[in-house]
Amino acid sequence: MSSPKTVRWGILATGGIAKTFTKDLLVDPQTRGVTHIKHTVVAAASSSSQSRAEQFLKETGCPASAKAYGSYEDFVKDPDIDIVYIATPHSHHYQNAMLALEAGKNVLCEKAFTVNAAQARELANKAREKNLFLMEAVWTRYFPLSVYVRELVTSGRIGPVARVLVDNSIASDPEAAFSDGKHRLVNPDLAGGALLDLGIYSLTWVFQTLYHTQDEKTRQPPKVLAALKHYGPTKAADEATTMILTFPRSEEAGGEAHAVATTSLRVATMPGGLKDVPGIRIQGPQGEIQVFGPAYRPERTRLVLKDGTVEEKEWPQPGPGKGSGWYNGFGGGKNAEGEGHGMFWEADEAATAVVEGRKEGKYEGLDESVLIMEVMDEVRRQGGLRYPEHIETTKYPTHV
Ligand SMILES: NC(=O)C1=CN([C@@H]2O[C@H](COP(=O)(O)OP(=O)(O)OC[C@H]3O[C@@H](n4cnc5c(N)ncnc54)[C@H](OP(=O)(O)O)[C@@H]3O)[C@@H](O)[C@H]2O)C=CC1
Ligand SMILES: O=C1OC[C@@H](O)[C@H](O)[C@H]1O
Repeated sequence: MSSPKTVRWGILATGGIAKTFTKDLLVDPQTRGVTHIKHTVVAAASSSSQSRAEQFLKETGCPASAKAYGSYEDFVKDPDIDIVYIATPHSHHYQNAMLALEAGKNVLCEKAFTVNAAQARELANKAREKNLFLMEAVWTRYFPLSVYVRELVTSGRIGPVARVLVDNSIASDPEAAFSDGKHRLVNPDLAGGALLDLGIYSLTWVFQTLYHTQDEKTRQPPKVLAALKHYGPTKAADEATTMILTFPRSEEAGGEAHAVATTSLRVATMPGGLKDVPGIRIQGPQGEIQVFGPAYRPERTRLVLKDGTVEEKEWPQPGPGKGSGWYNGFGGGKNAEGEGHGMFWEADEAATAVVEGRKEGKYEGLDESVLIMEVMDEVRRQGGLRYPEHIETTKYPTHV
């Protein structure tokens, strides 16, 4: 057996998810049975100060040799970085990812990939032109639970998927939690709102069961009908969005399929933290797959078949032990004793691709990321939600 290849990461931004991701990245991959790669962090950058980057490296337990930068521009020039992880707000992904790609770096960029499809297309073109790896960091797609669900779908056990119902909603008491309107979840200057932050996961489940699993040559984009409620205090961000998607499919493949994808900052998928609510239901003529837990980090599945079969599975995240702290955009919590957060799966995929010379993620390629951005563009068009021009633009560089 050959020794594992070490992939050298640079972390761009030092906020909440950058910390969680970096801690997961530094968990020994062997704790999840991964032996062909290792991860290390060689640099981190903060747009506010070098000392903030230093603090970040210390807090997350990065090697003492990792370099701290007080500017993204200087950071992307670091020759020791193999791949950059971008963890800024949505509004900044386009500018930051373009900066890294222009500097010749491979990129893993947080969700939502960009503000709109035009920006996503430009990034995909740039990565292809420069022969670099680029992937949207939709971590959920890389969970073993998601792999299992997609395999169940393609196995045909529930028959051709006829309908998917997904909710990803967090009752966050928005006026209390984000009263000054500056938080990235409600701030239009940061492309805030439920759709781009949480609705992307509802769409992820719809796409990974009704689109990704279909024949690449014949699958077609869905038609979309949307209702979008603006968040009162800032007006220019959505508080709740509901989408009906119609996927055209040949009669042989099961005929037209429907999906309802919902998201809200005000009501909850799991009220009071109640765990026995399947926020995700994938339905076919022979039965359905139910998925429990938040749509972004589900923990349990149930397969229910027409013949009475019921198969339940738990999907705890492996390593690193001691209930490591995690963060979810609203504050955070603790993983169960012995669990990691689960962001290492997407990191493993990105690192593996870099080592193998692949340029896209295997469970969501760039065309699919662009298509999902197109769906969100259409939802925002129907709902009358447009962000400020300086963050919708494809002009690069632009000050954000
Ligand atoms: N996969 C997941 O589970 C999660 C993903 N996310 C995604 O990660 C991204 C970041 O979210 P999160 O970590 O919660 O955000 P935070 O606000 O906690 O952090 C964002 C960081 O971006 C940098 N930044 C650069 N410019 C700005 C700016 N103008 N305003 C604010 N921050 C700026 C800052 O770091 P610095 O000053 O050091 O450069 C800041 O700390 C979003 O795209 C979000 O959707 C968020 C939560 C969970
Ligand atoms: O990606 C995310 O997943 C967890 C949510 O709580 C967070 O707001 C979002 O950005």
